Amino acid sequence: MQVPRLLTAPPLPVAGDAWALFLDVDGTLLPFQERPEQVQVTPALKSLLEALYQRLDGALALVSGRPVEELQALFGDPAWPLAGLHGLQLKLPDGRLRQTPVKPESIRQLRHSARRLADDLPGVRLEDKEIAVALHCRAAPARYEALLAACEQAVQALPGFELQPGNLVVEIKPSAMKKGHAVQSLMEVHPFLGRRPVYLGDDLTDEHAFATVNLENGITTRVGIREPTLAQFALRDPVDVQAWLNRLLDIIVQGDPLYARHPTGRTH
Ligand SMILES: O=P(O)(O)OC[C@H]1O[C@H](O[C@H]2O[C@H](CO)[C@@H](O)[C@H](O)[C@H]2O)[C@H](O)[C@@H](O)[C@@H]1O
Repeated sequence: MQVPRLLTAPPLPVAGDAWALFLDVDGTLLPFQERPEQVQVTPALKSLLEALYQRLDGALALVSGRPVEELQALFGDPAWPLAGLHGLQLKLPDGRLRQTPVKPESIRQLRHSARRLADDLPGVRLEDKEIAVALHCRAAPARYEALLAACEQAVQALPGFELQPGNLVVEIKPSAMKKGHAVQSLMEVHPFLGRRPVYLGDDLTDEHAFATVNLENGITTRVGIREPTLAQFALRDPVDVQAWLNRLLDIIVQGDPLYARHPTGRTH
């Protein structure tokens, strides 16, 4: 049995630090809900992220398994860069959208295969994400092992695709991109370039980003208790994440008297 390591909360920046913040969405910023469409972004979270985005000079990005379009709808069409579908889609700081191309025939095969998997396993729900699929079993958690085995079998007949297991979900996605690649791409451009990457995430898909960020002398934080992990620090849940982000904002603001004039109206 894996013995959980005692990881402490991530540090906060000190004077002179220039951070770039990368945030996973489900399980990190937002608590899990029974169904993907039930999650909500509170006005407090939205304005906290907006204030951090401003104070970090734009070096804040969401890195999610959800499609970019869905992230835009959830967070109210933010200006922040967004990595969707585990990095297969990337909305860059200048607003351009980069998407990994997938042949229509491959997508047709993927959908056909995923539909059959969902039909064969009662309690499993299919989420169609156009070039990737997620097979959810939150309503029937006991089905997880059977679902994983069936997906492992199915993906063998889907060249160019790979499995991405997650929290009561198994996804099948083009193997071309992972979250760490998206982080790397953003770190190469302004305003991320030259900053220290700081990444918060909860799931297996975030481990790839943890590896990338660790190599860049960054700070990695696992949300929850999943083990093993490459993360250096931990926070308990999205409530703790939001509290930590608020402290981070306070620290950044205290070092910058101009913040008193910031449109969010907060004064420090
Ligand atoms: O990378 P993330 O932002 O963490 O996205 C991962 C997947 O999150 C969503 O599924 C998860 O959250 C749902 C809502 O709480 C929950 O019902 C489901 O059981 C979780 O697996 C989303 O639906 C997927 O498309 C994302 O890939």
